[in-house]
Amino acid sequence: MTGPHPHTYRQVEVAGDQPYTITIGPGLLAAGHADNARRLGQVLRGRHALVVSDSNVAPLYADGVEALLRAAKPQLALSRWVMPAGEQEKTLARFGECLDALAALGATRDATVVALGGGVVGDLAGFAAACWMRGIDCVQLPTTLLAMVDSAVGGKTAVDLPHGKNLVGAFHPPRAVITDTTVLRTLPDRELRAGLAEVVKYGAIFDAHFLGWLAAHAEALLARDDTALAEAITRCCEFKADVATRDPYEHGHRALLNFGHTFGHAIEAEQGYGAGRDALIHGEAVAVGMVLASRLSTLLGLASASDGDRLQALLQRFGLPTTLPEGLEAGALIARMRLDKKADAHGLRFVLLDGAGAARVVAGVAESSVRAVLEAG
Ligand SMILES: NC(=O)c1ccc[n+]([C@@H]2O[C@H](COP(=O)([O-])OP(=O)(O)OC[C@H]3O[C@@H](n4cnc5c(N)ncnc54)[C@H](O)[C@@H]3O)[C@@H](O)[C@H]2O)c1
Ligand SMILES: O=C(O)C(=O)C[C@@H](O)[C@H](O)[C@H](O)COP(=O)(O)O
Ligand SMILES: [Zn+2]
Repeated sequence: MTGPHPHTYRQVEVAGDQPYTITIGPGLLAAGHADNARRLGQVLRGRHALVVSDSNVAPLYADGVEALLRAAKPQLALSRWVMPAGEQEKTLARFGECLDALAALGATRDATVVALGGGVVGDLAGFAAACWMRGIDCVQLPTTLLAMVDSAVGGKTAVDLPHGKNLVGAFHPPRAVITDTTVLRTLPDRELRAGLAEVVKYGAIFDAHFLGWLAAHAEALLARDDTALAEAITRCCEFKADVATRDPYEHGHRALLNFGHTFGHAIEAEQGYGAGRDALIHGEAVAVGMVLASRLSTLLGLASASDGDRLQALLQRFGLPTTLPEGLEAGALIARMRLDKKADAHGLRFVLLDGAGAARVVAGVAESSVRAVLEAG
């Protein structure tokens, strides 16, 4: 019973009031490994744990995770709550069911929610942990690339409303993030590409050099080369850890992580969160949103059109959509944007590009400019 070799995993620290560690490597959730059980056991405080997962992930990985939890703490009262997979399920109703599962378990204030899944599971389970008895621990075990590079880190938790994305939520940092890169082998291709959109986002807003690295490693990433994926995940966690440490509650700098999301969230809500056959998933909507935001940047005299062209080309190389889907109306999207969490009394605020690797928040953007960009495509 040995764990992965110590040099095969990496760690990223998130500092601040509630510090935690992100551990990244192959095989970290493999059952029967004493080190894996010990690592999980170290972050469980109480006697109760609820594993929250979805209908695709639970059959693949929940037994293994529960075996590790039992090995770590034989007396643990453990139960599992499995939600149907998909963005359409990130609702207040499912959130209520998750709280019912905590009640049925008899979870006390030192209990732990173990979120095993993608961003939908992580956001909903994290929000349940934030609210149960006003806050219990949540350990994030991300299983999509998107969750590994973004949603499992930083403590934003939420559910959607029909009115808009993530409108009900809380900031609640995880107690730990354990990222087993081996689970990416079962991730559908479309989901891998969606995760790459958020990876590109970090380069677009923070680091032109990283954009170059992504272009150079595009084939390797799409082929799921372990080394390239581990490098990309670690780099993205470093970017996010830095921002979340400095601005955990999004009073300023953290808003840059919302690049592409004002457009993207409006698209997702308008399409009913995946209800339609051609609906975009989150990473895809963000890819389209980033291109539209780069066009808006150019219209407002910031980044050059060629910066936007290069960003679009990189996203296309990753097989991502970069133009507005058919059938969406500019006025309806703009109405959605008025409920964006960055909007304020002065109107819409957008994350815009100054150029490759440099972004800023721009307040009071005229709706006529947004309309012009939407109508151009
Ligand atoms: N909290 C944050 O900071 C943050 C950041 C980015 C995105 N998000 C949120 O994350 C959500 C999107 O997350 P996502 O892209 O992970 O989607 P998701 O959670 O819906 O997962 C995508 C699909 O892949 C399946 N799946 C997950 N892991 C798998 C695996 N290893 N093998 C096989 N199938 C697997 C899931 O069952 C699902 O069908 C959105 O709701 C978005 O708003 C939150
Ligand atoms: O962590 C953040 O901050 C982000 O904005 C990351 C985004 O990728 C993520 O989709 C987030 O959930 C969006 O936040 P919201 O505040 O616009 O709901
Ligand atoms: Zn996102």
